[in-house]
Amino acid sequence: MKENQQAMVDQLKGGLIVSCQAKKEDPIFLPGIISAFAESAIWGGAVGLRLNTPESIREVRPLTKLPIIGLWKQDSEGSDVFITPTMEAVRAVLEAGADIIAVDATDRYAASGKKAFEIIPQIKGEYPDVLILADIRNAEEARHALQLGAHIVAPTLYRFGDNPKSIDSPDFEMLANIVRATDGLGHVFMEGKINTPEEAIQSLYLGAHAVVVGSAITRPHLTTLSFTRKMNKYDKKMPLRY
Ligand SMILES: CC(=O)N[C@H](C=O)[C@@H](O)[C@H](O)[C@H](O)COP(=O)(O)O
Repeated sequence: MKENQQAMVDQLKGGLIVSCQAKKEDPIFLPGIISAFAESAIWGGAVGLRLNTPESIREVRPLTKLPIIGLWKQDSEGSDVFITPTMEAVRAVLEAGADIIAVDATDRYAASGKKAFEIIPQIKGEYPDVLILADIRNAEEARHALQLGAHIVAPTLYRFGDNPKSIDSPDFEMLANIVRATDGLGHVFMEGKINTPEEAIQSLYLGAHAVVVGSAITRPHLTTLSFTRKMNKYDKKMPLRY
């Protein structure tokens, strides 16, 4: 890893990265909401931010020098790959001011007909100085992504694997397996359904370099649901993708 890349990764060590995203259908999808989330995260001591869409990145970039992990979710016909699935999306995210590019690096087909992980060497060819965060589903994909040249992996997509243990709580055994399988190859961030500070600490204990939290902080309807679901004796089922 280059010196400036290492410095940025070091800056994130042991810290909380807040994913500030809102879906169009969310009640809180209002003008300025992403900046408000970002400012709140900064006030609260986050070491970095994870932002979806070039628009959100452009909005938040002037507010902070903290590392921004950028992505662009795009649904495409005939493919389940949706996190920054094309080089056009990568370019737009980086031009908007992201420091780290997050991409789907799973062993699944993108709409282009190529495997999702094939985007890693393409990014390295065009942006040799940019840090690449590979969003993957399991230890095998994590190892492969780092071997291809990604710098960081996160099990962001663990819920989209075969028979996920849970779709609304983190898979710590998977995290431990990823840490073991990638020893010496790169860094592991924990991401996906971290709902409490204790779970964040547990992730660090298991070897995560940093922890990304989204829904528990920035999607109040889901935070509400986490209370009501338990208070209603788990009567409500949570949908897979939200
Ligand atoms: C799977 C997917 O689309 N993940 C997205 C990736 O950017 C976001 O919707 C999540 O909020 C983020 O990964 C943080 O995870 P959680 O919200 O579980 O703390």
